[in-house]
Order: sequence, then structure tokens, then C-alpha cells
Amino acid sequence: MSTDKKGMRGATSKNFLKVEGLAKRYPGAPEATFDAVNFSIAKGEFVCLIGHSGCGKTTILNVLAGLESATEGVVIMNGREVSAPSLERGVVFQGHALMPWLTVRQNIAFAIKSKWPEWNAAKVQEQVMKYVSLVGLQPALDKKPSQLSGGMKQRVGIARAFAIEPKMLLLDEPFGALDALTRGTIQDELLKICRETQQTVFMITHDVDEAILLSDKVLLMSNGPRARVAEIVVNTMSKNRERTSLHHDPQYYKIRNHFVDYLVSRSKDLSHGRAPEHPPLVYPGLDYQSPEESAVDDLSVVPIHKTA
Ligand SMILES: Nc1ncnc2c1ncn2[C@@H]1O[C@H](COP(=O)(O)OP(=O)(O)OP(=O)(O)O)[C@@H](O)[C@H]1O
Repeated sequence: MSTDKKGMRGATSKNFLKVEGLAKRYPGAPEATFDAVNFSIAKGEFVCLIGHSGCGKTTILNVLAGLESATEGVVIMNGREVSAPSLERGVVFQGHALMPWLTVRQNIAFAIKSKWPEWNAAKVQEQVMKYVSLVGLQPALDKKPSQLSGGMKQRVGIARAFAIEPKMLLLDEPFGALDALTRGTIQDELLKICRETQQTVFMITHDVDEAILLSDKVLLMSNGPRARVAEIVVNTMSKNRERTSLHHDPQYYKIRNHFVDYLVSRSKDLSHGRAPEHPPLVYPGLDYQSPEESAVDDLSVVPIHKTA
């Protein structure tokens, strides 16, 4: 077993978050919304979840956050079962969920004090400033949410989530309500912070370009009922990719076409539990399996499935 730079043994690092046999059936529903959902996230990985409306993405994120319980299955983070909310996991929703009576500074400080109640005021302020400057919000520090634009509010939500230095960040369509320009700018900021902090991220998005820019892997869900993670697409583009040059890379179109084809044609044929329980790892347009991904037992996946 390999040991990485931080001295963490390979298998543990690869299975930082492990989701096994997750199912959710809401009372009164004839079938489970999703069942047999299996996937893993490695430490430092950015993983996106894509699927049609209603397949259960938010429910899965809520289960990972500990805000909702599953009907079946288990979520293990860092070797411990997730059963309740924890400051080890930072969550950002589409609606920013800021406290309207507090300023930007106070909203972020509140979260920091919850995580580290023993910190003195100077240390809390230092932490506030570190993350406020990462998202470029210094001029808005003492404003209340009602005085901010939608993009600024989402930035505060992101700064607050990062400021508690969570082991895992859970993002539910955080940029869904933003205009394209603002969305692009904040995506760049998120990419920069994630590269700097090596943050482990699970993010729901409907935007395939956002997923290609940000993610290391994309989990493609089949339609409900009995939706599953049907495929795990490995993002084979350069780690240093930039939003402005993404579309110059031929690999970009192969990955994008794969997503669109999946969403338009294939996902609906996999509803009612027709998707595999253990999703294949897919490398769109490429014809190889990288040695690093060969530990398929750790990832709960079956061997490579090639696509044109
Ligand atoms: N509390 C609840 N009680 C009953 N059914 C629910 C509840 N919450 C969600 N559902 C149902 O479960 C299904 C999945 O909902 P969920 O919000 O997780 O889907 P989603 O994939 O995130 O959808 P979207 O992309 O539209 O946000 C939907 O059919 C929804 O109506």
C-alpha cells in the first residue's frame, strides 16, 4: 500500500468519503427515489454530481451533511459514520442562508466561533480577513446581506464555509441563481481556493461546463425512481486548466459530448434501478486506464468502460 506526501496510507486517502448502498424512500412513495448508490471520494478530490431534476441529488448531499437520514446504506467520512451535522463538513446551498441581521464579518465570525470557541477576538478576525480576502469581499465587510448582490452573498457563503476549514465541503448548486459573468468569476475564485487549500469537495451542478472546469471526477446519476450513480467520469483534462482556454482543448469536447449524450439519451433508460450498482469508471475519448486508478476495489467500481 502506498503512502502519500502527508504520510496518509493510500487506501484511507482514496476512501476519504465512502458511500455504500445508499437508498432513500420517502413515506408514501411507491418506490425509492434512489437506491444502491455507491461511490468514494479521495482526500483533496473535487467531485461533481450531475443528474436530472428529482433524481435525489440534494437528498444525497443532505445525507452526506448529516442533515437527513437514508433509508438504507451508510456514509463513512474519514473512517467514521456520518449520522449528524458536524463542523467537519461545510455546506453551501443555492440560497445563501446568511443571517440577515449580521454583517458579512459577523456572519463569518459566528461560524468561526462555533468551530473554535476558545479563540480570542483577534484570532477570529484574522481568520475572517483571510477568507474574506480570498473571495475579494473586503469592501463589503461591514455590510448586511440585504445590501449585497446575489453574487456577493454567495461569496460570503463560500468564505464562511471555507473559514471553518472543514474536512469536506458540500456545495448544492451554489451558483445556480447567478448570471453567467458573476458565475464565471466565482468559479475562478473557487478553483483558486481549492487548488491552494487542497479542499475535498462534493458539488451538485446542472452545468456541464462548470463540472468540466472544476471537477476531478463527475458522478452521473440515472433518472429516478431508483436512481443510481450510473457512471463515474474521470476528468482527463490538465489539472491547470483555465476557464478561458478550456474550449481550445480537444479533450474538452469529448468529455462535454459524453455528458450531453448521457443526459439527453442514456440517463432515462437507466431509471427504475436499471443502472449498475457499482458504476464503471469512464474516460471519455481515451483508451487507457491510468495505474493510479487501478485500485478499483477501493473505489467500489468495476473495471474500465471505454467510450468513443
Ligand atoms: N421531504 C420530502 N418528502 C417527500 N418527498 C421528497 C422530500 N424531499 C424530496 N422529495 C422528493 O424526492 C425526490 C428527489 O428530490 P431532490 O430534491 O433530492 O432531487 P434533486 O435531484 O436534487 O432535484 P433538483 O435537481 O430539482 O434540485 C423528488 O421527487 C422530491 O419530490
